[in-house]
Amino acid sequence: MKAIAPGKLILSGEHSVVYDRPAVAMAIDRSVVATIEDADDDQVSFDLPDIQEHDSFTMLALQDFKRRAQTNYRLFLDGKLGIRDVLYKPVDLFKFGFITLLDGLHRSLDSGIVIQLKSNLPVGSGLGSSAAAVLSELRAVGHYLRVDFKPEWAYEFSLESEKLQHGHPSGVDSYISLYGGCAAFEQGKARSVPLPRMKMYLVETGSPETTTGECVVNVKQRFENDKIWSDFESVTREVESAVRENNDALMRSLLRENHRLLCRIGVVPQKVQQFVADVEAAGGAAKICGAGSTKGERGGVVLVLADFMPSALAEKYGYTVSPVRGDPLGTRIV
Ligand SMILES: Nc1ncnc2c1ncn2[C@@H]1O[C@H](COP(=O)(O)OP(=O)(O)OP(=O)(O)O)[C@@H](O)[C@H]1O
Ligand SMILES: C[C@@](O)(CCO)CC(=O)[O-]
Repeated sequence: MKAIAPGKLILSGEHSVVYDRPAVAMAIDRSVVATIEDADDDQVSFDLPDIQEHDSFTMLALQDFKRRAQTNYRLFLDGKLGIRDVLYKPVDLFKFGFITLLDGLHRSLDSGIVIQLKSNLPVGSGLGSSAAAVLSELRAVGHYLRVDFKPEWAYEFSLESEKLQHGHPSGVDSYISLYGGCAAFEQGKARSVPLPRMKMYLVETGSPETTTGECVVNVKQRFENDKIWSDFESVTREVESAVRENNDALMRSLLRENHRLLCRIGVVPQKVQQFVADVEAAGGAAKICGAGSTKGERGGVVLVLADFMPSALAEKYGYTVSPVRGDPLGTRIV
Protein backbone atom coordinates (compact mmCIF):
# COMPACT_ATOMS: atom_id res chain seq x y z
CA MET A 1 0.00 0.00 0.00
CA LYS A 2 1.58 3.25 -1.16
CA ALA A 3 0.77 6.96 -1.03
CA ILE A 4 2.69 9.81 -2.60
CA ALA A 5 2.81 13.50 -1.61
CA PRO A 6 4.63 16.19 -3.60
CA GLY A 7 6.88 18.89 -2.22
CA LYS A 8 6.17 22.53 -2.92
CA LEU A 9 7.97 25.64 -3.93
CA ILE A 10 6.93 29.14 -2.97
CA LEU A 11 7.04 31.57 -5.89
CA SER A 12 6.43 34.49 -3.56
CA GLY A 13 5.36 35.09 0.00
CA GLU A 14 7.49 32.92 2.30
CA HIS A 15 7.57 34.37 5.82
CA SER A 16 4.99 37.07 4.97
CA VAL A 17 2.37 34.27 4.71
CA VAL A 18 2.95 33.61 8.43
CA TYR A 19 1.53 37.13 9.03
CA ASP A 20 -1.64 36.38 7.02
CA ARG A 21 -0.34 37.92 3.79
CA PRO A 22 -0.77 35.92 0.56
CA ALA A 23 1.73 33.42 -0.87
CA VAL A 24 1.77 31.93 -4.35
CA ALA A 25 3.07 28.37 -4.29
CA MET A 26 3.07 25.28 -6.50
CA ALA A 27 3.44 21.54 -6.01
CA ILE A 28 6.50 20.08 -7.73
CA ASP A 29 7.67 16.85 -9.35
CA ARG A 30 9.67 15.74 -6.27
CA SER A 31 7.86 13.80 -3.58
CA VAL A 32 7.73 11.49 -0.59
CA VAL A 33 6.39 7.96 -0.92
CA ALA A 34 4.90 6.24 2.13
CA THR A 35 4.58 2.46 2.11
CA ILE A 36 2.68 0.46 4.73
CA GLU A 37 3.22 -3.23 5.38
CA ASP A 38 1.93 -5.61 8.05
CA ALA A 39 4.48 -6.46 10.73
CA ASP A 40 5.13 -9.80 12.44
CA ASP A 41 4.97 -8.16 15.86
CA ASP A 42 2.41 -5.79 17.45
CA GLN A 43 4.58 -2.70 17.18
CA VAL A 44 4.42 0.36 14.97
CA SER A 45 7.75 0.64 13.15
CA PHE A 46 9.07 3.63 11.23
CA ASP A 47 11.60 2.96 8.51
CA LEU A 48 13.32 6.16 7.32
CA PRO A 49 16.02 5.06 4.84
CA ASP A 50 16.88 8.63 3.75
CA ILE A 51 18.25 9.35 7.21
CA GLN A 52 19.08 5.73 8.12
CA GLU A 53 16.69 5.59 11.06
CA HIS A 54 14.53 2.64 12.03
CA ASP A 55 12.52 2.63 15.27
CA SER A 56 9.67 0.57 16.71
CA PHE A 57 7.13 1.51 19.36
CA THR A 58 4.19 0.01 21.19
CA MET A 59 0.86 1.86 21.00
CA LEU A 60 1.23 2.71 24.68
CA ALA A 61 4.63 4.30 24.05
CA LEU A 62 3.15 6.33 21.17
CA GLN A 63 0.28 7.60 23.35
CA ASP A 64 2.75 8.59 26.03
CA PHE A 65 4.95 10.32 23.45
CA LYS A 66 1.97 12.27 22.10
CA ARG A 67 1.22 13.72 25.54
CA ARG A 68 4.86 14.75 26.04
CA ALA A 69 5.05 16.36 22.59
CA GLN A 70 1.87 18.34 23.26
CA THR A 71 3.27 19.51 26.61
CA ASN A 72 6.50 20.58 24.86
CA TYR A 73 4.50 22.53 22.28
CA ARG A 74 2.61 24.37 25.04
CA LEU A 75 5.96 25.20 26.69
CA PHE A 76 7.17 26.54 23.33
CA LEU A 77 4.05 28.74 23.02
CA ASP A 78 4.73 30.06 26.57
CA GLY A 79 8.30 30.93 25.56
CA LYS A 80 9.82 28.30 27.87
CA LEU A 81 11.20 25.94 25.20
CA GLY A 82 12.91 26.50 21.84
CA ILE A 83 11.16 25.11 18.76
CA ARG A 84 14.06 22.69 18.16
CA ASP A 85 13.34 21.11 21.57
CA VAL A 86 9.67 20.32 20.93
CA LEU A 87 10.54 17.25 18.79
CA TYR A 88 13.92 15.64 19.40
CA LYS A 89 14.35 13.28 16.45
CA PRO A 90 13.00 13.18 12.87
CA VAL A 91 10.99 10.05 13.68
CA ASP A 92 9.07 12.04 16.33
CA LEU A 93 7.25 13.96 13.60
CA PHE A 94 5.91 10.74 12.08
CA LYS A 95 5.09 9.18 15.46
CA PHE A 96 3.01 12.24 16.22
CA GLY A 97 1.33 12.24 12.79
CA PHE A 98 0.42 8.58 13.12
CA ILE A 99 -1.00 8.67 16.64
CA THR A 100 -2.86 11.95 16.02
CA LEU A 101 -4.54 10.36 13.00
CA LEU A 102 -5.45 7.19 14.85
CA ASP A 103 -6.89 9.10 17.81
CA GLY A 104 -8.65 11.59 15.52
CA LEU A 105 -10.37 8.75 13.67
CA HIS A 106 -11.08 6.87 16.96
CA ARG A 107 -9.38 3.80 15.55
CA SER A 108 -6.90 1.24 16.83
CA LEU A 109 -4.68 -1.36 15.16
CA ASP A 110 -5.25 -5.12 15.37
CA SER A 111 -1.61 -5.90 14.61
CA GLY A 112 1.69 -4.13 14.04
CA ILE A 113 2.66 -2.24 10.89
CA VAL A 114 5.81 -0.89 9.26
CA ILE A 115 5.60 2.62 7.83
CA GLN A 116 8.37 3.42 5.38
CA LEU A 117 8.96 6.99 4.14
CA LYS A 118 11.26 7.54 1.15
CA SER A 119 11.84 10.88 -0.47
CA ASN A 120 13.58 12.52 -3.38
CA LEU A 121 13.08 15.95 -1.83
CA PRO A 122 16.08 17.53 -0.14
CA VAL A 123 15.26 17.43 3.58
CA GLY A 124 14.95 20.73 5.44
CA SER A 125 15.71 22.82 2.35
CA GLY A 126 12.54 24.80 1.77
CA LEU A 127 10.68 22.38 -0.48
CA GLY A 128 8.19 21.32 2.18
CA SER A 129 9.70 17.91 2.93
CA SER A 130 8.13 17.71 6.39
CA ALA A 131 4.59 18.48 5.17
CA ALA A 132 4.91 16.08 2.22
CA ALA A 133 6.32 13.31 4.43
CA VAL A 134 3.53 13.63 6.99
CA LEU A 135 0.81 13.85 4.32
CA SER A 136 2.07 10.74 2.51
CA GLU A 137 2.06 8.94 5.86
CA LEU A 138 -1.48 10.11 6.75
CA ARG A 139 -2.87 9.19 3.33
CA ALA A 140 -1.25 5.74 3.41
CA VAL A 141 -2.39 4.97 6.97
CA GLY A 142 -5.91 6.21 6.17
CA HIS A 143 -6.04 3.88 3.18
CA TYR A 144 -4.65 0.99 5.23
CA LEU A 145 -7.45 1.55 7.77
CA ARG A 146 -9.95 1.73 4.87
CA VAL A 147 -11.09 5.14 6.00
CA ASP A 148 -12.59 7.32 3.31
CA PHE A 149 -11.06 10.37 4.81
CA LYS A 150 -11.76 13.84 3.61
CA PRO A 151 -8.94 16.14 2.39
CA GLU A 152 -9.93 18.72 5.05
CA TRP A 153 -9.09 16.16 7.74
CA ALA A 154 -5.71 15.42 6.18
CA TYR A 155 -5.02 19.16 6.14
CA GLU A 156 -5.97 19.55 9.82
CA PHE A 157 -4.01 16.47 10.97
CA SER A 158 -0.92 17.47 9.00
CA LEU A 159 -1.06 20.98 10.48
CA GLU A 160 -1.08 19.46 13.97
CA SER A 161 2.27 17.82 13.16
CA GLU A 162 3.67 20.85 11.33
CA LYS A 163 3.03 22.97 14.44
CA LEU A 164 5.48 20.84 16.41
CA GLN A 165 8.08 21.12 13.63
CA HIS A 166 7.60 24.78 12.63
CA GLY A 167 6.00 26.45 15.64
CA HIS A 168 3.61 28.70 13.75
CA PRO A 169 3.03 27.18 10.30
CA SER A 170 0.95 29.21 7.86
CA GLY A 171 -0.42 25.99 6.35
CA VAL A 172 0.82 26.75 2.83
CA ASP A 173 3.15 23.70 2.67
CA SER A 174 0.42 21.29 3.74
CA TYR A 175 -2.22 22.86 1.51
CA ILE A 176 -0.13 22.72 -1.67
CA SER A 177 1.22 19.23 -1.02
CA LEU A 178 -2.30 17.98 -0.35
CA TYR A 179 -4.13 19.52 -3.30
CA GLY A 180 -1.28 19.84 -5.85
CA GLY A 181 -1.23 22.44 -8.65
CA CYS A 182 -0.59 26.09 -7.99
CA ALA A 183 -2.53 28.40 -5.68
CA ALA A 184 -2.60 31.79 -4.05
CA PHE A 185 -2.84 30.90 -0.36
CA GLU A 186 -4.07 33.43 2.17
CA GLN A 187 -5.19 32.98 5.78
CA GLY A 188 -5.79 29.24 5.42
CA LYS A 189 -7.78 29.58 2.17
CA ALA A 190 -6.63 29.35 -1.44
CA ARG A 191 -7.49 30.45 -4.98
CA SER A 192 -6.39 28.12 -7.73
CA VAL A 193 -3.83 29.58 -10.16
CA PRO A 194 -2.66 27.82 -13.37
CA LEU A 195 0.66 26.02 -13.02
CA PRO A 196 3.41 28.32 -14.37
CA ARG A 197 4.63 27.47 -17.84
CA MET A 198 7.98 29.30 -17.64
CA LYS A 199 11.33 27.49 -17.42
CA MET A 200 12.34 26.95 -13.81
CA TYR A 201 15.39 25.45 -12.16
CA LEU A 202 16.16 24.44 -8.61
CA VAL A 203 19.63 25.06 -7.25
CA GLU A 204 20.61 23.24 -4.06
CA THR A 205 22.87 25.41 -1.92
CA GLY A 206 22.88 22.93 0.98
CA SER A 207 20.66 22.33 3.98
CA PRO A 208 20.38 25.55 6.07
CA GLU A 209 21.91 25.69 9.54
CA THR A 210 18.63 26.96 10.96
CA THR A 211 15.49 24.81 10.67
CA THR A 212 12.35 26.36 9.18
CA GLY A 213 10.90 26.57 12.69
CA GLU A 214 13.93 28.42 14.08
CA CYS A 215 14.15 30.73 11.09
CA VAL A 216 10.47 31.73 11.41
CA VAL A 217 10.95 32.38 15.15
CA ASN A 218 14.09 34.50 14.49
CA VAL A 219 12.33 36.58 11.83
CA LYS A 220 9.26 36.97 14.03
CA GLN A 221 11.36 38.37 16.89
CA ARG A 222 12.78 41.11 14.66
CA PHE A 223 10.05 41.87 12.11
CA GLU A 224 6.65 40.77 13.42
CA ASN A 225 5.22 44.29 13.41
CA ASP A 226 7.29 45.67 10.53
CA LYS A 227 5.80 47.43 7.50
CA ILE A 228 7.87 45.19 5.21
CA TRP A 229 5.06 42.60 5.03
CA SER A 230 2.99 45.05 2.96
CA ASP A 231 5.85 45.20 0.43
CA PHE A 232 5.91 41.39 0.30
CA GLU A 233 2.15 41.41 -0.19
CA SER A 234 2.30 43.82 -3.18
CA VAL A 235 4.95 41.68 -4.89
CA THR A 236 3.01 38.47 -4.23
CA ARG A 237 -0.24 39.90 -5.65
CA GLU A 238 1.64 40.88 -8.81
CA VAL A 239 3.24 37.43 -8.98
CA GLU A 240 -0.25 35.93 -9.03
CA SER A 241 -1.12 38.11 -12.06
CA ALA A 242 2.19 37.34 -13.79
CA VAL A 243 1.58 33.59 -13.45
CA ARG A 244 -2.01 33.94 -14.71
CA GLU A 245 -0.77 35.95 -17.73
CA ASN A 246 2.28 33.69 -18.22
CA ASN A 247 4.34 36.90 -18.28
CA ASP A 248 7.95 35.73 -18.01
CA ALA A 249 9.56 39.20 -18.01
CA LEU A 250 7.26 40.50 -15.25
CA MET A 251 7.82 37.34 -13.25
CA ARG A 252 11.58 37.77 -13.37
CA SER A 253 11.47 41.37 -12.25
CA LEU A 254 9.13 40.42 -9.37
CA LEU A 255 11.42 37.56 -8.35
CA ARG A 256 14.30 40.04 -8.14
CA GLU A 257 12.21 42.38 -5.92
CA ASN A 258 11.18 39.43 -3.79
CA HIS A 259 14.84 38.41 -3.36
CA ARG A 260 15.71 41.90 -2.13
CA LEU A 261 12.94 41.79 0.47
CA LEU A 262 14.11 38.36 1.66
CA CYS A 263 17.65 39.77 2.00
CA ARG A 264 16.25 42.62 4.13
CA ILE A 265 14.68 40.20 6.62
CA GLY A 266 18.06 38.43 6.90
CA VAL A 267 17.23 34.96 5.57
CA VAL A 268 19.57 34.91 2.55
CA PRO A 269 23.18 33.97 3.41
CA GLN A 270 25.97 36.11 1.83
CA LYS A 271 27.24 33.33 -0.46
CA VAL A 272 23.73 32.72 -1.78
CA GLN A 273 23.28 36.47 -2.35
CA GLN A 274 26.45 36.43 -4.46
CA PHE A 275 25.11 33.50 -6.51
CA VAL A 276 21.80 35.30 -7.10
CA ALA A 277 23.72 38.42 -8.20
CA ASP A 278 25.59 36.29 -10.77
CA VAL A 279 22.30 34.80 -12.04
CA GLU A 280 20.86 38.32 -12.40
CA ALA A 281 23.98 39.52 -14.23
CA ALA A 282 23.42 36.68 -16.71
CA GLY A 283 19.84 37.85 -17.36
CA GLY A 284 17.99 35.49 -15.02
CA ALA A 285 16.27 35.95 -11.68
CA ALA A 286 16.51 33.92 -8.50
CA LYS A 287 15.35 33.71 -4.90
CA ILE A 288 15.45 31.24 -2.05
CA CYS A 289 12.29 29.19 -1.69
CA GLY A 290 11.13 28.38 1.81
CA ALA A 291 12.48 29.75 5.03
CA GLY A 292 16.10 30.37 4.01
CA SER A 293 18.59 30.65 6.87
CA THR A 294 19.49 33.25 9.48
CA LYS A 295 22.89 31.56 10.07
CA GLY A 296 25.76 30.07 8.06
CA GLU A 297 26.29 30.08 4.31
CA ARG A 298 23.73 27.53 3.09
CA GLY A 299 20.26 28.73 2.13
CA GLY A 300 18.41 25.58 1.05
CA VAL A 301 16.95 25.54 -2.43
CA VAL A 302 17.09 28.56 -4.74
CA LEU A 303 14.55 28.96 -7.54
CA VAL A 304 16.04 30.27 -10.81
CA LEU A 305 14.06 31.65 -13.75
CA ALA A 306 16.32 31.84 -16.79
CA ASP A 307 16.49 30.90 -20.47
CA PHE A 308 19.38 28.59 -19.69
CA MET A 309 20.08 25.96 -17.05
CA PRO A 310 22.63 27.69 -14.78
CA SER A 311 24.92 24.64 -14.53
CA ALA A 312 28.28 26.39 -14.95
CA LEU A 313 27.33 29.12 -12.47
CA ALA A 314 26.09 26.59 -9.93
CA GLU A 315 29.27 24.55 -10.31
CA LYS A 316 31.36 27.62 -9.53
CA TYR A 317 29.67 27.72 -6.11
CA GLY A 318 29.67 23.95 -5.54
CA TYR A 319 25.87 23.85 -5.98
CA THR A 320 23.79 21.36 -7.96
CA VAL A 321 21.02 22.33 -10.37
CA SER A 322 18.07 20.58 -12.03
CA PRO A 323 14.93 21.58 -13.93
CA VAL A 324 11.63 21.51 -12.03
CA ARG A 325 8.02 21.08 -13.15
CA GLY A 326 4.66 21.34 -11.45
CA ASP A 327 2.62 18.49 -9.99
CA PRO A 328 -1.09 18.93 -10.71
CA LEU A 329 -2.31 16.02 -8.55
CA GLY A 330 -1.21 16.44 -4.92
CA THR A 331 -1.32 13.70 -2.29
CA ARG A 332 -2.70 10.40 -3.60
CA ILE A 333 -2.67 6.62 -3.40
CA VAL A 334 -0.48 5.00 -6.06
N1 LIG B 1 12.66 11.72 3.90
C1 LIG B 1 12.62 12.04 5.19
N2 LIG B 1 13.02 11.16 6.12
C2 LIG B 1 12.99 11.48 7.42
N3 LIG B 1 12.60 12.66 7.91
C3 LIG B 1 12.20 13.59 7.05
C4 LIG B 1 12.17 13.33 5.65
N4 LIG B 1 11.74 14.44 5.04
C5 LIG B 1 11.48 15.34 6.01
N5 LIG B 1 11.76 14.86 7.22
C6 LIG B 1 11.58 15.56 8.50
O1 LIG B 1 11.26 16.91 8.22
C7 LIG B 1 12.24 17.81 8.79
C8 LIG B 1 12.50 18.97 7.86
O2 LIG B 1 11.42 19.84 7.99
P1 LIG B 1 11.53 21.42 7.81
O3 LIG B 1 10.17 21.91 7.97
O4 LIG B 1 12.61 21.96 8.67
O5 LIG B 1 12.03 21.57 6.32
P2 LIG B 1 11.29 21.38 4.97
O6 LIG B 1 9.89 20.90 5.24
O7 LIG B 1 12.12 20.54 4.07
O8 LIG B 1 11.33 22.83 4.39
P3 LIG B 1 10.24 24.01 4.47
O9 LIG B 1 9.29 23.69 5.57
O10 LIG B 1 11.04 25.23 4.75
O11 LIG B 1 9.62 24.04 3.14
C9 LIG B 1 13.47 16.94 8.99
O12 LIG B 1 14.25 17.44 10.04
C10 LIG B 1 12.85 15.60 9.33
O13 LIG B 1 12.45 15.62 10.68
C1 LIG C 1 8.84 30.26 5.98
C2 LIG C 1 7.44 29.75 5.64
O1 LIG C 1 6.67 30.86 5.18
C3 LIG C 1 7.48 28.76 4.48
C4 LIG C 1 8.06 27.42 4.77
O2 LIG C 1 7.95 26.59 3.64
C5 LIG C 1 6.80 29.17 6.88
C6 LIG C 1 5.31 28.92 6.76
O3 LIG C 1 4.67 29.39 5.84
O4 LIG C 1 4.78 28.25 7.68
